[in-house]
Amino acid sequence: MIELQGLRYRYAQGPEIAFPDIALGAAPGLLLRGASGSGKSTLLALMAGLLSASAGVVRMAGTELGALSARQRDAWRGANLGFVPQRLHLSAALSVRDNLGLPYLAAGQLVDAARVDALLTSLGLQSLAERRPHQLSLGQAQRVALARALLRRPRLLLADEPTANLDDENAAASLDLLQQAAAEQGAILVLATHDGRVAERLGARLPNLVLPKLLGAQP
Ligand SMILES: Nc1ncnc2c1ncn2[C@@H]1O[C@H](COP(=O)(O)OP(=O)(O)OP(=O)(O)O)[C@@H](O)[C@H]1O
Repeated sequence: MIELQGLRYRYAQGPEIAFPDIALGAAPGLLLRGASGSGKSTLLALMAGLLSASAGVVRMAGTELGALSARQRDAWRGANLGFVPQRLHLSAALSVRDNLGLPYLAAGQLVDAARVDALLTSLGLQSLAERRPHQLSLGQAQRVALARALLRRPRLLLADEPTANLDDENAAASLDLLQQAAAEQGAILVLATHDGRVAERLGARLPNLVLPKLLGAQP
């Protein structure tokens, strides 16, 4: 389902990062670990087809991303990927409900109001639907970002540091929710983190890929 082979990425004004090879078959997902600056966000962006590798292969759910044109990669992403970014990027001017309508509008589709409502309910957000993002706690805002990622029933759910800035209780709830949502939707979960609490909670349930420290990188 997820395969990395000889994968490298070079930043124009930065380091070249070489990633370990992996080949995961039917695993429910992957826990991507490593120190700050080791390349976790870069690897997530490569797995999402947001960056192009300088060498090697990324194969996600059967598709080799390097073989796709930029336009095909955009289409692949829209059809297969849900992304919960480190910075949530909710629109401050819109209610929670309207934020969840945006991905449909961006794709030139009618908003699937029933799907939006179902996700609001399953993530415990129904009573917050008319609020604006600044009226939410961080944990609630993360749930909105998770709902947005799940809207189009992705086969792959990628999350970047989903427990950053959350206290222990909210971090545990957020991880359980991600795992449960991925399982319910039949999505592969890839979670990048340097938070020891995540390794403690999910380390035994998902295969771990630990990225080595970059040679020459500043601590
Ligand atoms: N746009 C960029 N230009 C140059 N170098 C970059 C750029 N983005 C990241 N880097 C460098 O690439 C390396 C990997 O960064 P990345 O953000 O992938 O690490 P990370 O493991 O996700 O870190 P963190 O846990 O702190 O988010 C770091 O050394 C970083 O300084």
